[in-house]
Amino acid sequence: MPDVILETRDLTKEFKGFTAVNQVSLQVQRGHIHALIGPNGAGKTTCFNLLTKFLAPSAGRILFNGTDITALKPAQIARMGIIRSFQISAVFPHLTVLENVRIGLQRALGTSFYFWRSEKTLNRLNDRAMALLAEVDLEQFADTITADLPYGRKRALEIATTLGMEPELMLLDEPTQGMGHEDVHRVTALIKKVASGRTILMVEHNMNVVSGICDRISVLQRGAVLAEGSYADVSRNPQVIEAYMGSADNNLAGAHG
Ligand SMILES: Nc1ncnc2c1ncn2[C@@H]1O[C@H](COP(=O)(O)OP(=O)(O)OP(=O)(O)O)[C@@H](O)[C@H]1O
Repeated sequence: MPDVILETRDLTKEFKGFTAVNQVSLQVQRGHIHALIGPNGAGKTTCFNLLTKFLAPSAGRILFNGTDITALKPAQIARMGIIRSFQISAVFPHLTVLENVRIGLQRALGTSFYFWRSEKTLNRLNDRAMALLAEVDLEQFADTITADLPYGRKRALEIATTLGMEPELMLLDEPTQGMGHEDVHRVTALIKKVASGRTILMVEHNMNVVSGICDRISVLQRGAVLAEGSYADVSRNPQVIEAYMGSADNNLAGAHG
């Protein structure tokens, strides 16, 4: 197995003449938690959407374990083990937490309705779903209606559903967005835990999260990679500091406190 699990070569996305992602070449190491950061409008979301195949690149290539996946569709890369964390809108709010994880598993297995309705299959799926809930510390919420879950716990459910698809590479889009301090702490610890034996690439604004758990960080600015390295390295880089100072999103400094 190569050490680099995901690589982009000169990845570029233009929107009607505007270059949102400009010749980005990334290398994500196997086993790492890798963050994509940058001030507002830097191109993080666009880059993420290219990697998850929600957008087609204007130029450049994407390789997963050395295989060119540039032309593949989201479902095809999911089968290869690249799983994007599902937004919570993808779950059924009126079903229980356990039922949602079970449905996620059933989808991943691709089993037919009649097959998974059999009691034996259902019990097996229930056992696996409970194990996944235990992994994200949601066991005590198994019978809770999903709509009633506290916000931070919904992200944990999202991660459990993602784990059910047995990701080799997990892609997380701002996993702590909109959370209070306590939830940020819990979800950060959870990401660290589930990263064991996997690789995680995430877009994240919260520098406390990035500095706490990420092995490597790529900083984007105006669509291009400005700097790359450990948090200690990039947070000291004068160009990175300047990029954040010149932006309304100057929370890079906040992480030092
Ligand atoms: N569909 C689109 N059509 C035209 N321009 C777009 C489109 N999507 C993004 N852009 C532009 O590309 C640039 C990068 O946007 P993107 O959302 O990728 O940045 P970001 O780093 O994720 O920002 P934020 O931190 O604010 O979410 C922005 O100037 C944005 O206006």
